[in-house]
Amino acid sequence: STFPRNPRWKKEDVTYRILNYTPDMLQADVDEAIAKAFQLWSSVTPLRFTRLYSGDADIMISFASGFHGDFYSFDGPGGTLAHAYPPSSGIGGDAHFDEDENWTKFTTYSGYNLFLVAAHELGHSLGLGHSNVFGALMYPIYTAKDTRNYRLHQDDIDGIQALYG
Ligand SMILES: O=C1CC=C(NS(=O)(=O)c2ccc(-c3ccccc3)cc2)CC1=O
Ligand SMILES: [Ca+2]
Ligand SMILES: [Zn+2]
Repeated sequence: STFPRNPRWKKEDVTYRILNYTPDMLQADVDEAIAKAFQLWSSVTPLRFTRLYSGDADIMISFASGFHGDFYSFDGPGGTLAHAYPPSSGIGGDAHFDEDENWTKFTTYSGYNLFLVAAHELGHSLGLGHSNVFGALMYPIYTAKDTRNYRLHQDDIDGIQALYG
C-alpha cells in the first residue's frame, strides 16, 4: 500500500555503522545479515548504503538489553525483539536489537533470524510504517521464513517506492 511521504532521508547516500556485536553469532554473519537487509531495500530504490567504521552514521545499529539510553527499554527474552527510529538527525534511523533474544542466521524456531528482523527494522529506519498485508516484510508479526532467496512482497516495494521511487 502507498504511504504518505512520511519522514524520509532527503538524500540517496545513507550511511550505517554497526556499533557492537551479539555473542550469539559470528561477526561475519552479523555483517552479512545487515548488508543483505540493506540490499533488499537498495535493490528497489535509488538509495545507496555505505558502511562506516567510525564516526556518526545516519543509521547506527547496536545490540543492547534492558535500559539502553532511550525511552524504550528492552524487556528480556521474548516480547519486543528490536526497534528502530524513523529518519531524522541524532537517534533518527538508528536500529536497536534486544541482546536478550537468541539471534541466528538460520531459520529456526528457537531464535530470531537477524536478517529478517533487521530488514523489517531498517524499513522503519527508512520511514516505512507497518503493512496490513500478511506476508509483507513490514507486517507487524514476525514469522520465521526461509531467507536463502528472500524477496520483498509487492506491498513492501510499493511502500518504499512511494517514499523514494
Ligand atoms: O514497529 C515495531 C514495534 C513493535 C515491535 N515489536 S517486536 O520487536 O516484537 C517485532 C515484531 C515483528 C518484527 C518483524 C516483523 C516482520 C518481519 C520481521 C520482523 C520485528 C520486531 C518492533 C517493531 O518494529
Ligand atoms: Ca525482548
Ligand atoms: Zn515494526
